[in-house]
Amino acid sequence: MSEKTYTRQEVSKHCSLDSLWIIYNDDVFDVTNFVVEHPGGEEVLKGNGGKDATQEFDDVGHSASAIAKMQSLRIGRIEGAKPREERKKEIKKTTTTSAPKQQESGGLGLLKIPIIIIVLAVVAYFFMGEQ
Ligand code: HEM
Repeated sequence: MSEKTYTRQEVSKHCSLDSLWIIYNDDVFDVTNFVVEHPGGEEVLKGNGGKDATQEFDDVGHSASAIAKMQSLRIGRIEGAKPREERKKEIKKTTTTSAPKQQESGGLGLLKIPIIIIVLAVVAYFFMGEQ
């Protein structure tokens, strides 16, 4: 299903209480009717009206229910941005590839520790036997 797209310039016109839009991660949200309900107050939404508020929204550390509420206010996305499904996949890809790869550090991982202890014990046994 194709969704509505907007340019950033178009969104920037919706910066008043009559029509207030914000951009978050290339998605466009109409927060006009939400302004009065916003637990964080009107001012912060007005201050970000017509703008990309991705950083500001994340900085607050909004709850999962805030993010869910946000989805109900979504009206489309920024022109040229990849469709949501593709972006989600990319986020997943980058998070998995940036995860620490423990197995690459020699291949033995945590097995190294008991092996070292056994080797040391055998060496100590022979060393003490010679005395
Ligand atoms: C559609 C967009 C937004 C929605 C649905 C939304 C929703 C909410 C909700 C539900 C809360 C209550 C606390 C929580 O559940 O996290 C909250 C708090 C807050 N929001 Fe938003 N918000 C939006 C955009 C923004 C933006 C753009 C800012 C800009 C800075 C902002 C700033 C704040 C602040 C400062 C609080 C108060 C945090 C606190 O008292 O600890 N919000 N928002």
